[in-house]
Amino acid sequence: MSFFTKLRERLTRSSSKIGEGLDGIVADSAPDTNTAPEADTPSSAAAGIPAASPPAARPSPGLMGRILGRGEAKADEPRRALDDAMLEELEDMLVQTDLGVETALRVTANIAEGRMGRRVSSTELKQLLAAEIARIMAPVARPLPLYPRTPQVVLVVGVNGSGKTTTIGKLASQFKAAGKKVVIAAGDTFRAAAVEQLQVWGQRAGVPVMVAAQGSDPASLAFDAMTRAEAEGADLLLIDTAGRLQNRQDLMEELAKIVRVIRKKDPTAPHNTLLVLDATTGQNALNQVETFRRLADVSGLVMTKLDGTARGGVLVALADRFGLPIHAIGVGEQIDDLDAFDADEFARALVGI
Ligand SMILES: Nc1nc2c(ncn2[C@@H]2O[C@H](COP(=O)(O)OP(=O)(O)OP(=O)(O)O)[C@@H](O)[C@H]2O)c(=O)[nH]1
Repeated sequence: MSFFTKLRERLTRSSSKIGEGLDGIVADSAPDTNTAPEADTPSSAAAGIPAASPPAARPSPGLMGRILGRGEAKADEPRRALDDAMLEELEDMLVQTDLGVETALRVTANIAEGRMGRRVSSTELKQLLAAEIARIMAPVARPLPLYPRTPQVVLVVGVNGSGKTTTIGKLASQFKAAGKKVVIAAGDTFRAAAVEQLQVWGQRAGVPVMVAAQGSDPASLAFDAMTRAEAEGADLLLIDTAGRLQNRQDLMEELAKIVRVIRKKDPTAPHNTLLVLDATTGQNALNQVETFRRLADVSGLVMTKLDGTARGGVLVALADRFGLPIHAIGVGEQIDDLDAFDADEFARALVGI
């Protein structure tokens, strides 16, 4: 099964909330159902495609073409004239689906631009929304960069339970399968369960997992792991870290010490600091980014658990607010349930087209 198919199937809690929301908005005041769309269809305008072709013509191929080519509006679909009341409903619905107020306002304004008074169907609204979401997310859709310098040190941060361990396990497996030599350091030395779980992932992937005695200094483990990664000629060193936000000062010092120590070996390390976020936390993910940016030099995001939630829209808010690269998304607990983030696919899956 392709990752897009999986994504579409597993994002249904988010996409049905948005889809039903849009259907409801159009149905709210759609007295006549058989009005044909006006010449400049919203979908073509959304993509910046000139409305040269008649509404029934197939959209041009390519990124936007693929978005707009799906779920084409049927002639007999209910329609509603785009007015202030409708835009307000749209904005409320987007806020409820976790896009956040600022992003919801911007998206709604862009959808409205040049279209006030036009009669639009739910399908057209979905197409417009998907195009807007893809536009916001395209600049941040960047896979984890790989550098020629090895070992590339990837520090993985995030609150407990966000999916750090699982993400490290999945990344390690996937990089190993791609021919990279990987070492994992179980840097959350206080949590025996996290260490054990990493060991299980390491065994599964055939990747060594460096562990230390419970409660010992994570920085010292990171140093040892760096030494081993260098000695073994590893391409990647993935370092798990603690996620105790209850005591931010301690955590900040712990992370800073890990960084200080690995820089003794390589002044350019860590090369990436990945923040892992749990989609089910919704708007709280925005606060977590703010907090972890203060604690560590976050260079990119991974969002997990998009499968179990109707709050997937938060990823759009994150992209819009912070502009940090989104390297990967997780839609389940298996190795292949994590993949690079693709803006176009995500936008279509989120809106359900
Ligand atoms: N459904 C789903 N579950 C996930 C996903 N990613 C992780 N999980 C589950 O979320 C739970 C927490 O994940 P961990 O990887 O242990 O999270 P952590 O951040 O390392 O947390 P601690 O081990 O508590 O520090 C586990 O049961 C994972 O199997 C995902 O994309 N989808």
